[in-house]
Parts: sequence; C-alpha cells; structure tokens
Amino acid sequence: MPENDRLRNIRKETLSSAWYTLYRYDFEYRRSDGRWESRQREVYDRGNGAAVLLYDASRRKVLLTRQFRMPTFVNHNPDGLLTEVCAGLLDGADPEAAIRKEILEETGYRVEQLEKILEAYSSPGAVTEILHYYLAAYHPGQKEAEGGGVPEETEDIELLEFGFEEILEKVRNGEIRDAKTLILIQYAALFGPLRPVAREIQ
Ligand SMILES: Nc1nc2c(ncn2[C@@H]2O[C@H](COP(=O)(O)OP(=O)(O)O[C@H]3O[C@H](CO)[C@@H](O)[C@H](O)[C@@H]3O)[C@@H](O)[C@H]2O)c(=O)[nH]1
Ligand SMILES: [Mg+2]
Repeated sequence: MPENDRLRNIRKETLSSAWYTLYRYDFEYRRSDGRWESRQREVYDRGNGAAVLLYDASRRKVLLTRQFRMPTFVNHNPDGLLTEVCAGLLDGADPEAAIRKEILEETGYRVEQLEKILEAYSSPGAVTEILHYYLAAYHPGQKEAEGGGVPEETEDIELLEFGFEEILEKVRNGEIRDAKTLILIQYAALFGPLRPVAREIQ
C-alpha cells in the first residue's frame, strides 16, 4: 500500500467477503496542523460501475429502468422500487464494453455511439466505487431483445420511457431519487440533448 507524507502505517483487515468485500483500514493521518492521528475507516469495495442516459432525440424520450433495491426499502422507500438510468458493475470489463452489455441485457437495445461525459466517486466516505457516466442515443429500430435483465442473476427490470419535459419535471419535484440518474439528467439538461431549445433573440 503506497504511503505518503500525510499517510502511514496502513493496515487492512477483511470484515466480510460474503458477496462484495468490506474492509477495515487502520492508518495514521497527518492533520493539517501537522499532528499525526490514528484513524479507522470501513471501506466497501464492490468494484467500479458504468451508467448511461439513453435518449431518443427525434421522439424526445428517455429510457429508464425500475427495479427493487433492498437498501432503499430499508431506508424510507416504501415499496423499494427505484427509477434509474441503465447501469451495471464493470465485472472486470472496460467501462464502454460493460455499459454496452448492460444496455443490451437491461433494455434490449444495441446502441451505436456512446459519449463518455464524466467519472465520479459514488459515495466517497464509505464506498470505493468510481462510476463512469455516458450518454447514448437510441431509437426503436435498435431493439434486439426484450431486456429486463438476466433472470439467472435475479434481475427483474421494468422499462419506462418518459418525455424530456416529463423527466425534467420529475427531477424538479423530487420523484427521481437515484443520484446517478439525477446527475445524468441534469448534465443532459445543461450541456446535452435535454438542453432547452434556445430562444431566438427578437
Ligand atoms: N446474491 C446477491 N446478488 C447480488 C448482491 N448484490 C448485488 N447482487 C446482484 O448483482 C447484480 C448486479 O447487477 P448490475 O446491473 O451489474 O449492477 P447494479 O446493481 O445495477 O449496479 C449499478 O447501480 C448501482 C447503484 O446505483 C451502482 O452502485 C453500480 O455501480 C451500478 O451502476 C444484480 O443481478 C444483483 O441482483 C448480493 O449481495 N447478493
Ligand atoms: Mg443494473
């Protein structure tokens, strides 16, 4: 484990490796006032992931997923169902290959161009994950399979299309409660395909 002038004596212990891995790190951290301090942090490692906003500019629609998320059910989501962009774990693949596979498995579409827009840590106080964010155009002619996820992996994913204005309203009124989905829709509204059509100067 690399150390530096702020970080020394790093020790790592595995607390759980039942599905993904939870570690505890003990280390010394040099505070900004120069004092060395002992710290302990739990770090959950489930690998990195990729997420994509699928949009159809000619029909002004986005394609989202809805599925049961147990962690939300135990934290103030009464039926546990969450509306999200298509996303998945990399499972060792490169991000672009992983998201193409995920789009096909979850939505049944085979898209052409993927536009990488950013990378971000999902929950940096506790989780190692970096999420790779993409935009991709889709249209009905690209539908190759039913989608819905891989039943053997117990995925059971409903597909939902929303109009551009409808999804922006759902962001505004708080109905969208998944961070990666909010990031992608807001990015698309600021810089991408969901940008309001510029008004002509009179
Ligand atoms: N048995 C079992 N299966 C699990 C467990 N945790 C996840 N799985 C299964 O592992 C698969 C992961 O599916 P993906 O589509 O690859 O990942 P995801 O759960 O959609 O993750 C995406 O969204 C997350 C939440 O926003 C992101 O954190 C992640 O990076 C990715 O973008 C799913 O079939 C899920 O049921 C577990 O503890 N036990
Ligand atoms: Mg997924």
